[in-house]
Amino acid sequence: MSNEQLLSSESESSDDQPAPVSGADGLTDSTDTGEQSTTERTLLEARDLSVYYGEEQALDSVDIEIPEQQVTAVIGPSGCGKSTFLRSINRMNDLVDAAHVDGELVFDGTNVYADDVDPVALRRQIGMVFQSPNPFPKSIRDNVAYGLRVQGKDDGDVDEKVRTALEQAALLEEVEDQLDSSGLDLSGGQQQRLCIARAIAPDPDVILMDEPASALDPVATSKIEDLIEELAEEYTVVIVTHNMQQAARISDKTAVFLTGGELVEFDDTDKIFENPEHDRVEDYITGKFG
Ligand SMILES: Nc1ncnc2c1ncn2[C@@H]1O[C@H](COP(=O)(O)OP(=O)(O)OP(=O)(O)O)[C@@H](O)[C@H]1O
Repeated sequence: MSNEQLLSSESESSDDQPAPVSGADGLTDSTDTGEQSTTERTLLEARDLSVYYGEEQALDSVDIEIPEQQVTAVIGPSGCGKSTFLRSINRMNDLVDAAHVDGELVFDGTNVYADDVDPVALRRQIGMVFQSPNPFPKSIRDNVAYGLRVQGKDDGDVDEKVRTALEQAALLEEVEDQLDSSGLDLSGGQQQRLCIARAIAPDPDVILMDEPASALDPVATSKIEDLIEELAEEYTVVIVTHNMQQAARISDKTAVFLTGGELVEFDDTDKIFENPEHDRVEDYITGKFG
């Protein structure tokens, strides 16, 4: 990935370039805090990030450093700003007229809210999977190929890229013989894995997931959870979940938001669930609040 990719949505004549990879060279200058170790590099950083819908403040001066190639869970009671935070990472809030953002969201050295950043290009680097599976009314193959097409990467080996994405999404084995059937004919869990395949086909750096398993049964949920852990070997995953057991099971880091869009605590998941610093977080984790 390069800064230039964020600045232009049209300059995708990148056939001669390797696929975007995390940890891109040349982007570390502005994020070089001197504290990033070789094992844990910050890929996303919110600096004093506030989001408003009209007069209402949904996120309150959030500071957070999200490490690369790990699963970061975002938890907290309903209405505390979890989805708003997630959507602020790839500027999905731009699509809400009343939304207004203060502060910075730095992605690999670039403030995504800088005037010259193209949100469409940004969303190619930071993909998203939503709560309800939302495949297009197209074939399985075309669903996955869609992301490649939009990015101008639908060259000769689309089929191979489609198969690779389906394999990464742990779906290939189940659909190998029906790639031309409608994505809508799959089960809910399969549809969600299809949406994950669609999100990873263009090879983003980050995958944002907004309660990706909340509409699924326990078996399908378990498959998605296994998949998320595997995806973190290659991608940086940020997942909003209402399910604290799920956060505890699959995430490396956990961010706890509480009422008013305040990020109260962010730490290793084990620490958050076993020995949180803040009483309010403990109350929330133990069910006394929220
Ligand atoms: N499009 C919008 N327009 C106006 N207000 C909004 C919009 N989206 C969210 N809000 C408000 O912003 C606050 C935070 O909402 P958000 O959806 O981010 O919370 P959440 O923690 O994800 O909630 P939930 O767990 O219920 O999904 C809430 O008060 C909500 O009503």
